[in-house]
Amino acid sequence: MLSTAGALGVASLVFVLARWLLRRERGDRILLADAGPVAIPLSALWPPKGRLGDYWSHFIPFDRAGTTVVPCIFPLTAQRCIHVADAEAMKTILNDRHGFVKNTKEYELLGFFGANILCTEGDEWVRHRSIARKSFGEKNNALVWSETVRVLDEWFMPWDHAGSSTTTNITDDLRHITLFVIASAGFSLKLVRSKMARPSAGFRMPFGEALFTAVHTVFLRIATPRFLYSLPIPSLQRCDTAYTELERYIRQMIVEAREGETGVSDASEAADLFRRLVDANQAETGARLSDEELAANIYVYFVAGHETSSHTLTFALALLAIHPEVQEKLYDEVQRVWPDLNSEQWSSSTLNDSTKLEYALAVFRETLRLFPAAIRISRWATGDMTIPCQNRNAAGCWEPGRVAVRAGTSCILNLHSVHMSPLYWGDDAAAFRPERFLSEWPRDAWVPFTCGPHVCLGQRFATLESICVLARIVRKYRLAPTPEIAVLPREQQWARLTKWTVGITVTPGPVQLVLERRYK
Ligand code: HEM
Repeated sequence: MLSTAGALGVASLVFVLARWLLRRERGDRILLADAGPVAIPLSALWPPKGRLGDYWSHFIPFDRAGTTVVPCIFPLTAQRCIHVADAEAMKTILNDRHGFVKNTKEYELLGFFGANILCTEGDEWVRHRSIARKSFGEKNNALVWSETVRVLDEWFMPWDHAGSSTTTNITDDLRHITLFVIASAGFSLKLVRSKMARPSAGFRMPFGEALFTAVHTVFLRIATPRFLYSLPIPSLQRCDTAYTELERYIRQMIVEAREGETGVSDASEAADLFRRLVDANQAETGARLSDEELAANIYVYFVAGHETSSHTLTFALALLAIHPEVQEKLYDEVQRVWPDLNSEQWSSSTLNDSTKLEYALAVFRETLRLFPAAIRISRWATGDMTIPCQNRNAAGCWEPGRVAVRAGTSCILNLHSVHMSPLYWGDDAAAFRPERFLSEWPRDAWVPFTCGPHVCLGQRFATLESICVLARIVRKYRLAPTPEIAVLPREQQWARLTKWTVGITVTPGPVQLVLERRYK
């Protein structure tokens, strides 16, 4: 007798086969046009060992398939899709806003507070983007730099008094540091380490705590049905309070800013993302954002702007600890920029210093190449078209081709696979070598912020914040793995310190590092 699971399995197999055959009947299949149909070995779609997700985030399946665009069918839905690990194809797709649209369903988890720039498409997205982009600009960049300097100085303080070396969980440190920076450069809110003040009058949780809890319980929030929040389960009640209070805080701030109650007391307030967003919305003559939409965008700035930077920096510091020769090179650079830690130049560093930190920028870019916050994103093809690809010919050489994409195909853009491709980055694509960014490098094959009309609005924000953090930490401390990891070969240190899982973004595990003070 067939079990229920077996019967369901057979039924879905029949369903998938039927849809597949029907599509073949209609000639509705994906062909690699110039090269003629390329026979892709089915075995290339599955990893010889290990997890399917890990396998598709590298270039290996594309190499085994002999093409940079691999057509697939999702097994359960029989949905047509293509896996893309081709820089030119990605550029084509990401630049064609009407031909390839975002699947907004994938961003629903960021839509708790309403429609926002990340979870909309079409005209609605244009409205969000045109107002949101005005909040990012040089004034805000200067604020990002000065606030990162301030937050780091406060964060270092206990370490400075803790003896010549400290062992710390940098994953956790960076979560706080980046949250404090976005709170400050985003809202002119000066959060401090020691549990950030009491709740404001009429609120049940301080703003900082509500924000921190909401950002870090986002999956719990999605996974838990609403009725469970009425049960006496402390973790759920805390998550519920955080979301409710955060929304109330943001709404109140918008109302106050609109009514001019808070006033703009200093230049930094005028430059923060929130004030610039509200002002841009007020000034807009066309369709404005509602209060709900403003609040939803603010929430996105927090989530998009906090997790991504904090995780990237954790990987960067771990990589520097594993590669002391890279760290020393970075130290040489920052020592030249800030020779004296007692000088005004160090304590009041300005955005101008960022232009002198070329190697720090290369370290940041190389980290994002190896650990992009989003390993893949997707788009839907709205019509039939062709896109570029590369295919391996009978002589084993890669040559340009084109692939036909039918309307309704889901295009999975494997950002990480492009970053790991030897076609662009050479045979040492898997190695940490920031020097590759110091001379000519394949710009189209570096897409951690994507490109085209949906390109990340916070790219400059994140870049400035990150090089400031890297440079200033390395100026003061020598980073090293903890003794039990330091004795392992480099590959094992790498495996232990850069382990990741996929959350909202690529998420590192808890990384402990030893920080040895470089100054007396
Ligand atoms: C290392 C840091 C960051 C990385 C790797 C990153 C990556 C990305 C990526 C890949 C997208 C495109 C998503 C898609 O099209 O599906 C995106 C969009 C976006 N990011 Fe970032 N991001 C970072 C930091 C930030 C920061 C600091 C902010 C704001 C303060 C921010 C705000 C946004 C916004 C508003 C969008 C939506 C753009 C649109 O759809 O028009 N990001 N980011």
